[in-house]
Amino acid sequence: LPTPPGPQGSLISGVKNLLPKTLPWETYASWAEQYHESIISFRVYNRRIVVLNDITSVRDLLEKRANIYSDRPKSWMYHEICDRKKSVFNISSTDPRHRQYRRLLHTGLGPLAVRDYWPLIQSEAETLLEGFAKSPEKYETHIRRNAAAVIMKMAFGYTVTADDPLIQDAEEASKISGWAMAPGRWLVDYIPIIRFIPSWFPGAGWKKQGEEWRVRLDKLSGVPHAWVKQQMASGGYTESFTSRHLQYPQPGIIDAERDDIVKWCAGGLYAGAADTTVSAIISFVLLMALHPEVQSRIQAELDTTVGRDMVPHASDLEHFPYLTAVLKEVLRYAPVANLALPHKVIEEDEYRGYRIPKEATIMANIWQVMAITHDPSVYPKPFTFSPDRFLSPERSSRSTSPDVQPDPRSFSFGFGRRTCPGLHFAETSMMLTLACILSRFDISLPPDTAPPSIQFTMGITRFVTDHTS
Ligand code: HEM
Repeated sequence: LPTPPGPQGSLISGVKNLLPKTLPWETYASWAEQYHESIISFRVYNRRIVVLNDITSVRDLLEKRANIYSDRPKSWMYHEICDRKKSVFNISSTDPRHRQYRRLLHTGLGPLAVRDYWPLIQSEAETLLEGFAKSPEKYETHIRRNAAAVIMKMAFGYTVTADDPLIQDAEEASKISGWAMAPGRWLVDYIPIIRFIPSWFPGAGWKKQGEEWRVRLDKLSGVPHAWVKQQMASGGYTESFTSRHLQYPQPGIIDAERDDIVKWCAGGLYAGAADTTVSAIISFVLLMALHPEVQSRIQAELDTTVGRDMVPHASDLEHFPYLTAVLKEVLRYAPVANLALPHKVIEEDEYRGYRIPKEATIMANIWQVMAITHDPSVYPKPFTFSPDRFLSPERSSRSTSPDVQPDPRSFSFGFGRRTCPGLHFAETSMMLTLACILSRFDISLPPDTAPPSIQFTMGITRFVTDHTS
């Protein structure tokens, strides 16, 4: 069987030189249009990459055949030379640790466990409101601080300060990881045999760089874990994901394997949570400035349910159907991760008459017009921001959409055995934060400002930007 259609490129490097540096999802969607097929594929050196541009193929492969489609593509530079193959994001689905990580993350971040974190989310939301009151123009800084504070408290019981050293470490680690995983940057990712070249060999500067990054990343990821253990040993510590799981099965006894598993899982939380929730909350703030009518409806819902001048509580969240619809629409309209994260298939497979080769990288194009969240056949008027599309007619007499449209949370958070384990935590913390913000503030454009046009930044996590600022 043929592989799915797509550009051929050159004999050796395939389409490497055709790969866009910006907006790759747009290029993938335009290739889908050009080849009249929503599943396309191309080659970069020896790697086959398959892009799924429609919701059915994403569900059929990444969800229904998750047993073979949940691995991660290998980055030799990052996984081997920097030694990050055990991180939650990178661990192979065939490694027994993957299951152990998922189980631990599910226990520690599932709907029941999230209730334990309500007070900390609540108290950080109130700190955010104080920040907004003092310096509303720095709203973005306050939102970033809030996300970092919530996750560091949740993962490690650690309270962040201004210019916090642990946050600086985490940011440095995420920058290094971005460089080391940059697609197409390292030849070793395509010709893995060169990984055996010694770092002193002329021209092997990349290897020396990778080895330096390995030492640095190892140090950076060990700091918060060591801090929790030190606090636990001293007796005065704040309960956290790490402390809870280190106590299992018996307080005080920490077996080395368990210790390592907890370290990697907690280490993944900052990476998973910090930028993603910030992206969604910033999108929300800008969209509220552009849609005052939506904002007033949320405030009316808060007033009716919680009462005027009262700060909402996590237990109120289930009574906010309109705010829930708004959050769904924010995730659809401004998806946090346009291409989610790449998966890898571990066996050769066949789909719609095509051969999907073993080890192919599989990407879900979550965003583009041809694709999921902006597909007009799935979401009528996809470029209109309209939370009503998620309200059933009986819930809202003002609903204009004939049917409730698919919940974007089913693809915003990824797929199969790699689905975001932080989904429940993210939802609770975002909902509560948004409710608290609108219970105290009106969001508007500065007076006499023309509405900005909406643009998005690049990268794995996207941010909506107001480019007039
Ligand atoms: C708006 C908020 C968030 C969004 C949109 C989001 C989205 C995603 C996506 C798309 C993936 C990749 C899934 C895949 O490969 O199929 C992912 C993975 C992950 N997320 Fe989230 N996430 C969010 C918040 C969080 C939070 C709050 C946490 C932690 C508390 C978290 C922890 C993780 C982890 C650990 C993974 C790696 C899972 C794995 O590779 O097995 N995320 N997330």
